[in-house]
Amino acid sequence: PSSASARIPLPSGLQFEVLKTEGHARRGRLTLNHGVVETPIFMPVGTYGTVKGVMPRSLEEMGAQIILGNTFHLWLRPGMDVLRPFGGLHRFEGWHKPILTDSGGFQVWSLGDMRKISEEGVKFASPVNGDKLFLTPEVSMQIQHVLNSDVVMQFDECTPYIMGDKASGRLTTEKEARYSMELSLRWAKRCQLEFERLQNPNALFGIVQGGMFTHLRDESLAGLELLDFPGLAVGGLSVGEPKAEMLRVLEHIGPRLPAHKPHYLMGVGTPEDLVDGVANGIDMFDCVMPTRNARNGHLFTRYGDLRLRNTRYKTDERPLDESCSCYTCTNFSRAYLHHLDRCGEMLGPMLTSVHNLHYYLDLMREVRESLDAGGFEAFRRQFATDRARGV
Ligand SMILES: O=c1[nH]cnc2cc3nc(NCc4cccs4)[nH]c3cc12
Ligand SMILES: [Zn+2]
Repeated sequence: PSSASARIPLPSGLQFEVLKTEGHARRGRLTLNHGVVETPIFMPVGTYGTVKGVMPRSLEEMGAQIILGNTFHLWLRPGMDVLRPFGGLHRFEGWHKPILTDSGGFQVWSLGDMRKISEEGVKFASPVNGDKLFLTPEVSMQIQHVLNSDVVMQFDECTPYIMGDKASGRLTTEKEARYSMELSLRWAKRCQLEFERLQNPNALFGIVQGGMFTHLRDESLAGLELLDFPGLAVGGLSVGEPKAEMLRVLEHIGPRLPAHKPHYLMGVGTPEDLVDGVANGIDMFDCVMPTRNARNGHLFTRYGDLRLRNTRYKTDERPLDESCSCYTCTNFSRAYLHHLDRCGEMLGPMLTSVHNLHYYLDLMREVRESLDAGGFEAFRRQFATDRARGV
């Protein structure tokens, strides 16, 4: 019999219900071990057990429902011996709602030539202290078990868009993309066996690979469906490919994902990408953009982006975004934030991160409300018009 029929699935720590649909867009509710998440949702990235410069109380105040942690970084620092006594990441970082952890595969892949990939896993030297480390599907599951994350991501290989370095690089071939996709499928099976051996009570998500080749994406999805994960992610995007390529792959695979399971698009994206993702059946997003751009003075608003460092804001008494109800927009002016940025004051990135995260979370709240009212398409048009207006 196929391996799938021999398995007795454990009750996973996940329930998902689709409340409404409009085209491929879905309004859903995701119940995890640490709480309920209304979808579509944006997940703030908290790589080292902190969303940089933002207190958990502020995350709650702005409506964050689930945040990300990174297995690779937390394995290196502070390490499992520190996290284990806390029962995992929640109590350690003071966030008691759901947490999703990436598996570490992408982060190790980003190390470039410092890593050696084999069938078994990835060997690399710790960028922290030079230790020789070996990350495998089984070790990734063991780490995420200690972290006790509500959503565990399979250990995969993120198929690159460009092979070799950016400058002289060339496009990944179909053969290379196929090998990488099939390796991730073999690793998916190994993750599932280890996840079940550990009797992890949370939910394990598979990750669809296949590069820019839609037939490989279909084969990846078919292979993952045999393993019957409670949720699926789309990987291998937002890795330097042109926007049109990301959309082409997303428009192909998004609507083909199993309707009754949650769909997570990894590492995406701009506000426009999120709205396009929802229109193609995506329920969950994560991206470092709102927090990383905030620290660089690149702010998102309803009417377009704003670069705080520009001298035009030196005496501008208006808030970042007239229509924003966040702590930063309620209490401070563009002139004050420009001043903090110019002085390199630490309150600067703290306040701009609050605004950018609030903007992303509020955008997804408006998306949910438009889906509840059956007006997502109208919302999508108004959103595009507003964003083109200019601040
Ligand atoms: O296939 C993937 N597998 C597991 N994690 C990922 C994370 C990802 N994050 C991005 N893009 C966002 C970026 C963040 C920093 C550089 S690119 N793309 C991603 C793809 C994957
Ligand atoms: Zn604001």
